[in-house]
Amino acid sequence: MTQASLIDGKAFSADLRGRIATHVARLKEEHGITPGLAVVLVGEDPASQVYVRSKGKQTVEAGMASFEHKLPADTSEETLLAKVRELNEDPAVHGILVQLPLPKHLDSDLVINSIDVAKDVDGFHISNVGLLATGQKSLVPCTPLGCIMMLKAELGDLSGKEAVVIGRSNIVGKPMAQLLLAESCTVTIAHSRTADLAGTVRRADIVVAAVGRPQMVPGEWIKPGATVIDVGINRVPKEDGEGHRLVGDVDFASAKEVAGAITPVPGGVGPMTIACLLSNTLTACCRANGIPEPEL
Ligand SMILES: Nc1nc(=O)c2c([nH]1)NC[C@@H]1CN(c3ccc(C(=O)N[C@@H](CCC(=O)O)C(=O)O)cc3)C=[N+]21
Repeated sequence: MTQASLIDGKAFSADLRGRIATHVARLKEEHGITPGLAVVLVGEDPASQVYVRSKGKQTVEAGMASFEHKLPADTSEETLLAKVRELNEDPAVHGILVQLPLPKHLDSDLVINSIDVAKDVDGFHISNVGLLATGQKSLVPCTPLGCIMMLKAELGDLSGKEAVVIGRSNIVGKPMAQLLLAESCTVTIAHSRTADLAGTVRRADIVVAAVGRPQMVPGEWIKPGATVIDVGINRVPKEDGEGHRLVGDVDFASAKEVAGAITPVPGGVGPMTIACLLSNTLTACCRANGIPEPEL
């Protein structure tokens, strides 16, 4: 049997970051403006720290300004809201990201909704969610945006395709479904209570797996030739007991025997998420300054 082609998110994102860097350089030259991204991290989750560091590095590599704000795990809601307010008012900051999940004593909805809508580069603010759902200009969540870019590069026109999104989170599943719908796919959102998950996934021309359960989608659920986007990034112990490795929500080994194309983990959706964060920051900066936004 022929093997699925690999959708190389690492190469795709490097390319996108290159185009972003070109536009950032032009913004500086022609307008004297440097796009700025502020990341707020509360607490010391090691995985979050790694991720925030790589975001900061890639932000600087694209020619943008990176502002990192690390607050202790016991930060009060009042202090965090004051920090967001300060960033909302800072003209050097065009994008604000508050790393999730927040410690349990903080109301993440309240915090996210206190971010200036125009600086909400995660696209999680209720106003951006509503704008996306009604087809108006918004800032689109980075992970779903990256998935759509890869799908369009792989398949071209998506209209009329059967798309199944597994997972109904606010950060991936729901916005992913909105974007697929906007591309005129027939969209199903499946989740833990879906009666016949295997049968539902088997109908799909496009499968987006975003549940956070290691290798839960086996190849036998995949329709031959389907395009599989694996959003999961799960750390599992290595077979030999030494350290850990990253696996997706899809069982890659069996799925690649059936799918037409598939994203790997790592090197698939993850790098695209960060590139889209930079893209959203550039977009927010252009909008804030009345400069036409680049087609990326
Ligand atoms: N407000 C907010 N916005 C986010 O976008 C957000 C967040 N909070 N909280 C945490 C999650 C996680 N996330 C990742 C993005 C890229 C990789 C990534 O690039 N992963 C590499 C592997 C990295 C490794 O080796 O650990 C890959 O898939 O190839 C991972 C994880 C964004 N998140």
